Amino acid sequence: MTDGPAPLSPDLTETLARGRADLRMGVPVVLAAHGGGALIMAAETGVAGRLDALRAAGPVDVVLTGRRAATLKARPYDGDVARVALPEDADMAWVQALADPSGDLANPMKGPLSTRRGGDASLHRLASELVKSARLLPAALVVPVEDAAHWAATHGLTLLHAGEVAPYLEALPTLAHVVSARVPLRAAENARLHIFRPGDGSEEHYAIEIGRPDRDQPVLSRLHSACFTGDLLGSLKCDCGPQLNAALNQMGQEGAGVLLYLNQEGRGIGLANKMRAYALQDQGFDTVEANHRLGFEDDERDFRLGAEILTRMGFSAVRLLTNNPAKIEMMERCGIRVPERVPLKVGHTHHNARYLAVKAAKSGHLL
Ligand SMILES: Nc1nc2c(ncn2[C@@H]2O[C@H](COP(=O)(O)OP(=O)(O)OP(=O)(O)O)[C@@H](O)[C@H]2O)c(=O)[nH]1
Ligand SMILES: [Zn+2]
Repeated sequence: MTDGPAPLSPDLTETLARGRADLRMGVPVVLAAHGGGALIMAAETGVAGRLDALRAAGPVDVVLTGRRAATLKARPYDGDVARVALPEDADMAWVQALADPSGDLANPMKGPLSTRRGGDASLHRLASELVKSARLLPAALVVPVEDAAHWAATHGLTLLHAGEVAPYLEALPTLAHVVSARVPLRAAENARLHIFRPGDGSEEHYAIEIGRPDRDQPVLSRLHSACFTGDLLGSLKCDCGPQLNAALNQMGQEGAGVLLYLNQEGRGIGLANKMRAYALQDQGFDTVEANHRLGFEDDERDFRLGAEILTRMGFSAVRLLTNNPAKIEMMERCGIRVPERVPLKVGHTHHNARYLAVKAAKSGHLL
């Protein structure tokens, strides 16, 4: 029996990827919900002309995460998000200043900000999640509309159905194994690189397999999160580069291991936002405070990805190279046993001493 031809039109996964790309380009997206919907536009990338068009459509709110609202002393009546009513005279620069904390100290916001209470904030919450999943600052402009499908059709905008999107954002994307090839490394000549591609259009993740580890034994393993500054540039602000090299060297010496290189730069906020966090750190905030001021949680990574790749490669137990107990907990929760933690203490410099101390104090890392 054949499945018949696939429809030419995009499915939910594909429409969502398109929606994320739209938001990154400053194009609004339409959310449809029972009996209505909303136009949304990312605060970071929105442009003035489109703000005027949104205003013409209805009352505009700026949705912020509870973290960002707390920094701005705006009352988050909706718990994890706050709906700020856009003042009549506010322009896109005002909206961007609400989203981006870089100017908080130099130009304190003229407050008080008026936040909405009562009513349904679920579309606002979804808008915030969507822009975050597009790796933008987690703040969005939201305008309620009555006929979502009509808005999308008339203006050629991407239409997403809120009820379908919300659970989808929570779910782990499918992962396709794309290719594997031999790559002799300085640390280990018998290395192979495996590429995994998420079905949601997000960045690929890599596994570096050293030797031919026995699938029946716990494998020496590291879940390394991408750090462009540390891994490639030799930044002294963190310990990532030396950790990457030390992990590969240890695997080379033991003759077997698997290092996952997960493209979750900046603990999942992306390189641009990590650099925003660094700029805040230069203003005196620590690594956790900087994430919060930007509107993010301390750690936005999804370690289910790592567990999934390990499982796909046939591993069920790891000797995990880490100082982060949360990683061990996540692996165990995702069905990967961690019978042993292997400490990884390298790359400490006077530049990163405070950073490492804050990770120990606030994020539970073991020093
Ligand atoms: N948001 C943010 N991310 C950072 C900062 N410094 C390093 N990172 C990122 O943090 C990730 C590394 O995570 P860490 O918390 O240092 O270490 P870990 O991987 O949780 O734990 P270990 O296994 O012990 O190394 C990489 O993705 C880095 O890009 C920072 O100041 N802010
Ligand atoms: Zn780093």
